[in-house]
Amino acid sequence: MTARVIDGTAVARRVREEVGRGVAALVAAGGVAPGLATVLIGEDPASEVYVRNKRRLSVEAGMQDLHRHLPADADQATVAALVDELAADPAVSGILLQLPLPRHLDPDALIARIPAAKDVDGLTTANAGLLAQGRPGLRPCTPAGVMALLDEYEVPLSGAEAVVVGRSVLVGKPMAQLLLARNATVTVCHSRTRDLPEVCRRADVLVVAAGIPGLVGDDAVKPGATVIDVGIHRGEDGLRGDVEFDAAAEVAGAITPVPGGVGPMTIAMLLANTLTAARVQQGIGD
Ligand SMILES: Nc1nc2c(c(=O)[nH]1)N[C@@H](CN(C=O)c1ccc(C(=O)N[C@@H](CCC(=O)O)C(=O)O)cc1)CN2
Ligand SMILES: [Mg+2]
Repeated sequence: MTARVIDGTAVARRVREEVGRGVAALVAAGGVAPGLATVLIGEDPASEVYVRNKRRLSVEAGMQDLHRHLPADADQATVAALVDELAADPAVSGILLQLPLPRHLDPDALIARIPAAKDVDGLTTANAGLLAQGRPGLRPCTPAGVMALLDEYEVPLSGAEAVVVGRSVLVGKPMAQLLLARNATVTVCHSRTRDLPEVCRRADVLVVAAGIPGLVGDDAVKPGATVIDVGIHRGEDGLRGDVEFDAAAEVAGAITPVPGGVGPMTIAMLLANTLTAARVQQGIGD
C-alpha cells in the first residue's frame, strides 16, 4: 500500500477532548453543562449502537445525557409531542433524532419541529439554508467531520478538484457546499452519472457517500488523490465502505479506512455542535 491512512479514530479523540475542555470552561464561566437529547425510535441494531456511543461519549465530554426512547410503533403525533417537549426544555441544548426512522414516520415533518438553535445534526431547512448561503450555522456532523479530517491532514482545498459521489441531504449535498465554501471546484455524482470512474478520476479530493459497498475501485482514483469513504456496510466478514480499500490505497495519496475513518468523526462533530449550541443559548462564548 502506498497511501497514507487517515486516522479518524485519533482525530475524533482529539476533537472530543477539546470539546470536553470547552464544556469545563463553559461551566467554569457560570454556564450549565450542555444537554444532548438523543431520540431513538424502535430497536434498529445499528442505530442502537450509534446512539449508545453518542450518549457515552457526550457524558465523557461532561455533557448531560437526556436520551429518550420510544417504541417502534410510536405514531407521528407521539414523536412530534416528544420533539416539542424537548424543544421547550431549557436543559436541552441539542436534539438528535436518530435516522432512519421506522417507515410509518415522516422524518422531514419531525425534523421541522426542531428549533434551528437546537438542531445539532444540522438537518433543519434553516441550517441547510444558512449553509447554502455560506452563513454561520450548525453543520451536518458527517460532512463537518470530513472537513475536519481534510484540515487535520492539511489537504489543499482552494482550487482543488473535488468530486462528491452521492447527493443525500445528510451527507452529499452539505458535503459539496462545505467544499465549495473552501473554494474547491466541486462536482456531484449520483446514480445517473455517466461513466462514474471517469468523473472520479478528475478528483484531487474524492468523497464517496453513495451507500453502495465497493462502488469505487482503483480505476476511479487519480494517482495521489485523497479518498474519503463515508460508506459503512455490515457484511459477514465485518465492516466495509463504498471504496475498495486495498485497491484504491495503491493509487491514492491518502485514504480513510472503514472502520476508523469518517465514522468516529460523526460523533465527535455532534459533540462539537452541542457545545456550540449550548454556548449560543447561554450567551457564553469560547
Ligand atoms: N440523526 C442522524 N442519523 C444518522 C447519522 C447522523 O449523522 N445523524 N449518521 C449515520 C449513522 N451515524 C450516526 O448516527 C454513525 C455512523 C457510524 C459511526 C461510527 O463510529 N462508525 C465506526 C464503526 C462503528 C461500528 O462498529 O458500527 C467507524 O466507522 O469506525 C458513528 C455514527 C446514519 N444515521
Ligand atoms: Mg479494479
